[in-house]
Amino acid sequence: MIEVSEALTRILSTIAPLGIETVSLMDATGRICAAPVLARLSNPPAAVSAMDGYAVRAADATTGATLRVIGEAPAGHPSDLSVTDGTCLRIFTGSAIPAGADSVLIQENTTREGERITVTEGVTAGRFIRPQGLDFAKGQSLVPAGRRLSARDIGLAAAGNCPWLTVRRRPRVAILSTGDEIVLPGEAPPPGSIVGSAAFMLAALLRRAGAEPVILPVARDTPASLREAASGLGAIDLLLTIGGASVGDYDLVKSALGEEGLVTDFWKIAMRPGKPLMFGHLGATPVIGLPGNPVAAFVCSVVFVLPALRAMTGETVSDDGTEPAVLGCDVPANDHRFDHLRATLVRQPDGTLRATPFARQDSSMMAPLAACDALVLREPHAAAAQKGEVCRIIRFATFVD
Ligand SMILES: Nc1nc2c(c(=O)[nH]1)N[C@H]1C(S)=C(S)[C@@H](COP(=O)(O)OP(=O)(O)OC[C@H]3O[C@@H](n4cnc5c(N)ncnc54)[C@H](O)[C@@H]3O)O[C@H]1N2
Ligand code: MOO
Repeated sequence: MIEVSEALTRILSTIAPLGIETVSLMDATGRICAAPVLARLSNPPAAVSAMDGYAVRAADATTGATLRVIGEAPAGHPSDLSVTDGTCLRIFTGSAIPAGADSVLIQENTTREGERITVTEGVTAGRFIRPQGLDFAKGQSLVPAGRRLSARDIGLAAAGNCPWLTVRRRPRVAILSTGDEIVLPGEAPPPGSIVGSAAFMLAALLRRAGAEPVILPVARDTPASLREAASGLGAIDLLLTIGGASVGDYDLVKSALGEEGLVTDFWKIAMRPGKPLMFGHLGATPVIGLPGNPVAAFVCSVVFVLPALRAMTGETVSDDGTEPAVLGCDVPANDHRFDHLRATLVRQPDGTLRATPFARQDSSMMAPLAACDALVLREPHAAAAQKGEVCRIIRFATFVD
């Protein structure tokens, strides 16, 4: 049995980045940027007004002064006229600043009679002008390679006049549920059967992570059925199997796939849930054999599959995805398996998060998995910890990007 950290290192050490492709801005959300997005123009391309009012020379536009309006320049219609002593040009938010002007006098600080305005409150030089390149300069790197493209990144690329973005190909992940007892959601379950929930949960998780999941037909607990599933895989980047990973007489995934050429790198890790995790290769394709208990399959996917996808897409992340919290109840000493306790989170008045693990942590239980907000991480051989002590968590969050 190997440690979780070693298992992750061994998985990641075998994974190479996928190829690149070009997508339009409309298709870029959530994709991983594969080359820096370089601004094709400066923003703003030329100096513009930040307000509705008059383009003036600050030295002229003192309180009580009167200026002649020589014309107007709505946004999108720059004027050829120059502002000279004693004159001004009517402009609007987004209008190009005309030659000669050095500031914008907002219309609220004027009174107007015909083609003349009187300044009711003077202006300082540069006021309300957005200089050329205020936001970014032509050629500047707007989005670095490795970044998951957020709505804001896509807006920035659009502002930089970049309609096409170079991104990493989406990882294609085949998901193979195994087991004679498995039926599909919606089927009439015969006696002894169980609904195969894990594949749908993992497909959703993977899709959110930017992969292209493919749910394969369920394989039966026979070598022939498992071998048939493994032999017709097509072009995929990762195979996930669910179930049949443990030591029972019908846990045949490793041996049956072995007949198809699976080379096992490791089997069994010091982790709860997730002990029977298996990793190997079928030809060049990495295979992660997930335990059948659906909570174990999910937790192993968070801990191993998501990092593997990041290695394929080159996605960079700023930290390890864990954060501190305080325990909402006592927890007992841990054994040799790295534990991942499903827990609810409450924000306390002092700003810290209080994580309270569910009393029952059975890895078959989908309801607490869906209800939990975080996994409380318990290192192998961690001592008993009391309510109020600091712990580390992986938080399941809804992000706004
Ligand atoms: N003697 C031992 N027995 C078990 C051990 C052990 O070390 N010694 N390990 C236990 C642990 S830990 C786990 S986890 C399970 C995992 O076993 P398998 O990977 O072989 O999984 P199965 O036996 O096929 O299924 C386990 C459980 O999960 C249900 N299942 C299977 N597939 C799905 C699915 N797609 N969706 C929802 N539920 C699924 C299946 O019906 C079983 O109830 O082994 C322990 N046993
Ligand atoms: O992975 Mo098993 O669920 O550790 O119980």
